[in-house]
Amino acid sequence: MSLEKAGGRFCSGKRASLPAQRPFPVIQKVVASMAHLQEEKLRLQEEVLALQEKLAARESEEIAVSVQLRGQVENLKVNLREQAQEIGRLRSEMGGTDAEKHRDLLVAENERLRQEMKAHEGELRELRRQQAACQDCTHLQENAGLQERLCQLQREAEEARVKLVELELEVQQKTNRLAEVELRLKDSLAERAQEEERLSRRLRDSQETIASLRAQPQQIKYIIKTVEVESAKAKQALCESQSRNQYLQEQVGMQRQVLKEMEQQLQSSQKTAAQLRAQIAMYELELERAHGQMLEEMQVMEDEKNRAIEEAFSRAQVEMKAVHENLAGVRTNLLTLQPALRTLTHDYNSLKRQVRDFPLLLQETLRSARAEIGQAIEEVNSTNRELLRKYRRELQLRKKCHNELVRLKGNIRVFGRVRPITKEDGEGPEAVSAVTFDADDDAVLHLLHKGKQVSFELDKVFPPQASQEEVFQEVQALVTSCIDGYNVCIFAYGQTGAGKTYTMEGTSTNPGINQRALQLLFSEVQSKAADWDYAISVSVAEIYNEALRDLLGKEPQEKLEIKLCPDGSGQLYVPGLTEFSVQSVEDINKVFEFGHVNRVTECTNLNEHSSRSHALLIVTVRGLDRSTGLRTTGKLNLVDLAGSERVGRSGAEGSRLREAQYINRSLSALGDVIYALRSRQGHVPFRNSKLTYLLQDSLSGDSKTLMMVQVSPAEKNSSETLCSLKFAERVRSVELGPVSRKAELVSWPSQEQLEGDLPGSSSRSHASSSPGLPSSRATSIRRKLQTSA
Ligand SMILES: Nc1ncnc2c1ncn2[C@@H]1O[C@H](COP(=O)(O)OP(=O)(O)OP(=O)(O)O)[C@@H](O)[C@H]1O
Repeated sequence: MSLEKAGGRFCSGKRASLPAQRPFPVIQKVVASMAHLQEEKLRLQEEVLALQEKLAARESEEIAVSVQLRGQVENLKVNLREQAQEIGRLRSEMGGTDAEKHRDLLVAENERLRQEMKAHEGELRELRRQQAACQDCTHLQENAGLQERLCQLQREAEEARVKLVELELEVQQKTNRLAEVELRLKDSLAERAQEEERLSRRLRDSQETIASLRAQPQQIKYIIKTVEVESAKAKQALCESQSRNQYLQEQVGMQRQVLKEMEQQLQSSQKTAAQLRAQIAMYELELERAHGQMLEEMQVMEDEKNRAIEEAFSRAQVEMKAVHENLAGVRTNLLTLQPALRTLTHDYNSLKRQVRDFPLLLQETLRSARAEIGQAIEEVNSTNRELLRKYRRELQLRKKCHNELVRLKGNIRVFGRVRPITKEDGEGPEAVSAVTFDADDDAVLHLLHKGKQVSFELDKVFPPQASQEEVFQEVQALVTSCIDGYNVCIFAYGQTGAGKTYTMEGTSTNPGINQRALQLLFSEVQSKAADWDYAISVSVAEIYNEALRDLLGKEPQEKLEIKLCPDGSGQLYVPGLTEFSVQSVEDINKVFEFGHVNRVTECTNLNEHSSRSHALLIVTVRGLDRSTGLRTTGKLNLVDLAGSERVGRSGAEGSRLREAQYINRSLSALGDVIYALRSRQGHVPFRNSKLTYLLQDSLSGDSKTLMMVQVSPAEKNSSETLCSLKFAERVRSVELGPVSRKAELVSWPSQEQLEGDLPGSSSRSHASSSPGLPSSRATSIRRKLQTSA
């Protein structure tokens, strides 16, 4: 570091004063680093040597020890042999027990020596082991490290040496050039000195000539004076003298000129010489200064070198000391590590054992955790089940309360039924279901209409998978109340093709509410047969194009009128409406078949068998309690309304269009009635249509009424579904007030009276009074019915 600094300083000094000698500081630096590297290398070599020596010394020491030990062993062997000989000798000399004692002693001595020998051999082994162990010791590693470093340093030194040679070559070239320049300078100096010498000589000559010439003119003048007085000869001489004088004067002038020039030359030469002298002096001074500086730097470098050597030496000593200390530390560490190693081994073994046992433990823990989780899940499940049970019970209770409330308020109950997607709905996105249900509440239904979900709450919602049986279970209580003398009305409402006929009539294999209601009534009547006498009669009518027609009558095309009962009860009745008394399921089937033949259905774009009329099945249950004489009359109106349809969509034309218009008009009249009832208006426009007029009893508080709103789930029908559901919600909010039971106590009747009063034989029964049917098939059915009645 200090060397570099010194070099730097030296370099900058040179730059200022001696531009021609610029490479010197670099060389100095390289030389210095080379020297430093050499020193380092030497130091390392010395260290390696010292270590090798140490190792050799140790080896020789060990060899010496082993030799010594071997010598000792040899000595002991010799001793042993001597002892054995001594024993032999003593044996031969003494004999007897003493000899034996001595022999024992010698044997013991022998044994001791043998043990000693063993101990020495053990020591020898230990030393050898240590020696072998030392092969891995830090010294050797250090030695290898140092060797490596030495190689690296040697490589670096080699590179530096090559660089130095190149630099020396360069220096040599530059020195040669300098020497040449100096030589040339010396030559030019010598030339100048000679020139100077020559010029000064000439000057001197010229001065002398001038002096001699100066001395001459007086003599010439004198000669002129003398010639004036002489003759022509003299005159010629004079002329000659004068021309000579002239010549001499010219010569003098020339000489003077030359002299002047020479004086000038001399002056300039003197000046140049002075300059050169000054320059030489300056160069000498510079050289001297550089020499001095060089000497100083050399001195500094010498000092640096010495200091570096000292430092390296002390460092090596310190390092050596540290190495020794490290060695000692390692030894002590080794000693202290042994117990730690033992405990570590112990720990490792125990850990190994634990690891070996871990999978078993884990499996065990997992098993127990799984069992615990299972138990917890079971507990949660049972709690959930319990909660669900409670929730359902609460729901039932709520429903019961609600039903009771509805009953008390006389609300129209509204059930919703969603039919499944059928092939008429088509395929693709249009046939996607737009209706979803609430898993926890069977009274809620969601409709996706134009991307928005609209929710509706009804009294009960049947999903597409609900069977006819399930639907009927929900309405059967209402049906049986008819036996107790209540008027009941169940009507199916909804868009065309939404499943109204399916719900009300069903199919032959899967009958709907109509047939199931009659079956139930029969079984109920039979179960009460011990105390009650019942008579069940049915009428089937339809409202087609605003005309009421008797589907069981002999003239089904005949228009019937709805009239007020002349008894002043305010009840409505249809004069001339055929009423068949039925006593078995077969009778019902016949009645339905007969009614079906006369019903108007058509094929529309929306439904293959669309009902073009509102169909009514009127079941009247008359009962007589034989013990009390209580007479009850219950009427069950089962109405399958014609489907509302958009004329444009159904593709109706001509008579179909007229039908559709009538249907829509009567349905809108139903809407008006519902609106008036809801808003408790004084006047309810029942008479605006045949349908509302016929349903007046059922919609004006004297009946338990249930509306089954039928819903098509197809997305393309969502607008109609929305309208139907909105209408259903409005209907649901209509309160008709509590329903009264149609029961009256009559005087104790005789058996004949009873039989005569029973509906089957009543005069109201039109079956026997209806001769003739429009078609031959109808006639045969009618005949069968009359026979059974
Ligand atoms: N719950 C259901 N399960 C199976 N099929 C059904 C269901 N509801 C309706 N359908 C079927 O849908 C089709 C249309 O039903 P349905 O004739 O009862 O409709 P609608 O409302 O009476 O029509 P319209 O008013 O035009 O008479 C029929 O083929 C019927 O079998």
